[in-house]
Amino acid sequence: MHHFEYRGDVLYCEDVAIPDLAETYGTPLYVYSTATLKRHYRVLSEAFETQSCLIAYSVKANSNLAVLATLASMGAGADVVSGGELYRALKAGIPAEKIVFSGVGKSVSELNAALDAGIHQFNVESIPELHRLSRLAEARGVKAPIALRVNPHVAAGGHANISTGAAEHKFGIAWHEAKDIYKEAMDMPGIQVAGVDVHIGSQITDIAPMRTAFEKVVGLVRELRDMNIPIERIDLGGGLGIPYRDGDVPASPSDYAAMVRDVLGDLDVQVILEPGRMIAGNAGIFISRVEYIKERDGRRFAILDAGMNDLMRPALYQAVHEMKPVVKSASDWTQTYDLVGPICESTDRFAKDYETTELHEGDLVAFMSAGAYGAVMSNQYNTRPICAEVLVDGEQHDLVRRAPTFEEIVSSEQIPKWITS
Ligand SMILES: Cc1ncc(COP(=O)(O)O)c(C=O)c1O
Ligand SMILES: N[C@@H](CCCC[NH3+])C(=O)O
Repeated sequence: MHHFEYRGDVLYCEDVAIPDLAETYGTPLYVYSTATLKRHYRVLSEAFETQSCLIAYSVKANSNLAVLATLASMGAGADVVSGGELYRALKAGIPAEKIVFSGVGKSVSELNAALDAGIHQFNVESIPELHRLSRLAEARGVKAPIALRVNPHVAAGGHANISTGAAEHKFGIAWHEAKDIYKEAMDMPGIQVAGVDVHIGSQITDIAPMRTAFEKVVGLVRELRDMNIPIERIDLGGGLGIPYRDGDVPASPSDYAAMVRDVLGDLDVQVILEPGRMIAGNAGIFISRVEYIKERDGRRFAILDAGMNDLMRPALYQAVHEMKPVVKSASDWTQTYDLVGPICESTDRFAKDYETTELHEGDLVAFMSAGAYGAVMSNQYNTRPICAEVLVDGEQHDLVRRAPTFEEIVSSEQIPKWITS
């Protein structure tokens, strides 16, 4: 459920007409709905309300400060994967006690920053990382609460490139070594063993693989407790899929919560969730304007003012974001278009053979479900400024990230003296 609906022929975000936003802020443009963000957070927290649970929003999905502050106001924690994300989460008002730190490559300075902040949990992904963390925490005279991320040999996800739980993937420690590493961790200075962590992939629409992985983890937790290793938390990662097209029906948060309760049985643990896409995905759309319609060799291209640098998911994962005209056409006459951008790459294409009502130069189009892994993965290829982001709340709207000027883009570059002298 989201708050991007037509009123008459015009697409709105909550109480704001999208053409007004395009007029005010220009295109391409990301537009986020506060009500949708809050709703998604609320649905998930209500589904887990009978359980001791920390919802650590996965900052990587959409890390805009305004999005983080909105979720912070709802009580969300954060799952961060870099020093930069830790900085953002704290800056947006998410308390350190609700922050977990994931990722395979945490640097010394990132670990130190997280130790200094006093975060809730380090999700450790390797033995060398455990040793490094132990050393750094000991030097500070503190104990780092850790969960080991296990690789359960259960992979899932909407595309091979966003699946993480198989042996071939770089994530987590080996399943068969887990108990030994926990034993080792128990004796390490600077380490407080707190939990087990798992994350098998993203855009998972079927609960079955999650259940399989979770059952393995719960089995492991019981064995660890039998070994007097005090596991008090299970971090289930993120991964819940969302509907990208009308008719998609992914597993719901309540199905997911029921599965978790069922698998946990009488096991008393804090559950940590790291939802990203589920919170932000359908809370954002991406607006672009048609620059040209070009017909050539039997194909019809709608050339947009947005490119793969703004929304990379189609080029990276062949993802199709449903496209809606911002103002519905007066006629039902449809045409087939290749929806492409201005970038000099053949992968700069949002959709091929996409059937829609007739498009014309100047028309606005909206790509739906673009709130997660959209703006955060944008880049300035072809020296196209990273585009603006707007947050809507009822009738209010404001710029939450402005596009840089060309001058700002080049301001961190310099020409060495030997070239010009
Ligand atoms: C460790 C970890 N946690 C959480 C997430 C968020 O995943 P999603 O956006 O699918 O909920 C990811 C990304 O897949 C991840 O790698
Ligand atoms: N970037 C991916 C999701 C990756 C999740 C990272 N843990 C996507 O757009 O679908």
